[in-house]
Amino acid sequence: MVRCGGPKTTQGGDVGDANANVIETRGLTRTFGGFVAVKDVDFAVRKHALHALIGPNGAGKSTLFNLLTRFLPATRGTIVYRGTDVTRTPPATLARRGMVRSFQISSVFPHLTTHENVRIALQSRHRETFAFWRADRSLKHYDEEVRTLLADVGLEPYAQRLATELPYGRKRALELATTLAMQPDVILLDEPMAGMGQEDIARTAELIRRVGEGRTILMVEHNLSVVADICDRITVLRRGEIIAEGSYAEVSADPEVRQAYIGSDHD
Ligand SMILES: Nc1ncnc2c1ncn2[C@@H]1O[C@H](COP(=O)(O)OP(=O)(O)OP(=O)(O)O)[C@@H](O)[C@H]1O
Repeated sequence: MVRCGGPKTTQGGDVGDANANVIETRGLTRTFGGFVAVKDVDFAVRKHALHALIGPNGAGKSTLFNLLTRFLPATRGTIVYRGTDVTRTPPATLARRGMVRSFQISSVFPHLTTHENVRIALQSRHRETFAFWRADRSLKHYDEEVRTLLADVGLEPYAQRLATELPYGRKRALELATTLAMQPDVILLDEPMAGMGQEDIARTAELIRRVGEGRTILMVEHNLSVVADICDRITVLRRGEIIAEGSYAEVSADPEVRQAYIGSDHD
């Protein structure tokens, strides 16, 4: 296995350090019955990285992602976020601490406008109840922040459109806006390019690159040309284990990685 320029261990380290690891795992393992989907993974995501998790089908990417976002309990091992053990912390608590999982389109309210969806995300951050019936004027103080967030993701022209009417790529931009409303330091993206055509892919890749400035992003992504374009660190999984880490150039030159992809349906 190659590990190129790997992040230094900073368990408990301070994220003020540019090289600090925001997320670290130790011996992270998940079994399903007798099957080991993620096996003894020691993994780190460096502050302000745009980090991709790749690997052939069935490598364990989604399982590792679900463990990190606490959607799935670990069988063994630990997950540390900003120096604190979060192995058993609920996803909502993690989100309030700045680690937010995005691109769950189901979390968008389809029959509300783009603007209303972002406003509700802001209300949620402020722990207000979703008072749809509240007088318009009491919700107006969110307007400026909503407009800023919509501008950040290029959705200003769609502000008054119902979410359900948005083209697919724009729905994902809306999801990203509702994520940004949580003021995340770390954004976790599950296959952000899935189901998109070329034009949406190019725009979404640029959007992710832009929102990643000053933030940390970890994404599972099948589209290797997007990964090559925007990610500065790549971890390759195979059969639940890390087989390589480094820049795209480094991991794509690794014989074990090339071997892992042979016979898979990836390009
Ligand atoms: N809930 C489950 N029950 C049983 N086996 C599971 C479960 N979830 C995942 N697995 C198995 O764990 C292995 C890893 O699956 P996972 O979905 O994490 O891989 P992946 O790398 O995300 O694959 P893909 O790229 O195809 O989405 C696979 O063999 C899968 O069949």
